[in-house]
Amino acid sequence: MGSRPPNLFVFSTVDILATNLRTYIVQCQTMALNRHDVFKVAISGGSLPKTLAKALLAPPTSPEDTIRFDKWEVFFADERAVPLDHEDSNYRLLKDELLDKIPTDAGKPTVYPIDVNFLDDAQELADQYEKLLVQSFAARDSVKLPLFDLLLLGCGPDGHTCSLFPGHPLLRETSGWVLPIEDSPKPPPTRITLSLPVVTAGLRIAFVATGGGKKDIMKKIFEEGNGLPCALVNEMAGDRCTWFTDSPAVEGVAFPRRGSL
Ligand SMILES: O=C1O[C@H](COP(=O)(O)O)[C@@H](O)[C@H](O)[C@H]1O
Repeated sequence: MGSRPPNLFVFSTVDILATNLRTYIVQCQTMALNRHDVFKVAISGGSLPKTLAKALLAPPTSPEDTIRFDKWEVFFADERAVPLDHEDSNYRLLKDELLDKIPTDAGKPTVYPIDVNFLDDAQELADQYEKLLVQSFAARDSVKLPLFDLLLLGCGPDGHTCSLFPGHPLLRETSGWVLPIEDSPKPPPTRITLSLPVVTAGLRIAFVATGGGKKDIMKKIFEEGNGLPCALVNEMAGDRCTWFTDSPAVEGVAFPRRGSL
């Protein structure tokens, strides 16, 4: 359990949110580079990559504000079992919104997509992705969980995050790092996802939730919890977890903290 509550920031516009998200990411990047000279990040799909691109593609305001893409290792917090050029692919989304737009002189991140040779077998697709994590985070036997420097997550209008859906048995999974799901309530049905223990072990976890379509679920997450996946992350990660929201997403939610980091 996190000892202190998650941070919840609300900004008046997505542009201001993006500026603050960048500041936060740079802080996480600095901590990671000081620790192990690499920045290991897991990224969700959905509406997040567009806001992330706004944050990361802006020109640096100082040398300290530089995004060291050459030091980034990018993993997918969840992925759909589709080819990498499919319109449902989270890889394709991130590529279109961000990766292809990184200026050449900014350095290229190392990106770890799913192995499309296993699209027909969700368990094997998840196992193969878990193997990638094992290789990247050292042998599985010697580490209990992969510790991402930062997870950048979205929040679905039903309170799901990654491909962890409300009430789904995957939420009770305690041993796997990467899990298959073949009955996702949101299409496409077959996906893989980081497990809740992996998500909540992250050194920093940032949620980005924008727009009025999120306000009902934000109220439920912050005022009721109710075992919603996003609320479970809040409970388990505590103040390692920070929410970046805009005003419409938290209208009517009790006690959002306004301002910058
Ligand atoms: O299906 C998914 O949805 C969530 C939330 O997406 P959003 O568009 O409501 O922000 C996303 O975080 C996840 O990666 C994706 O696979």
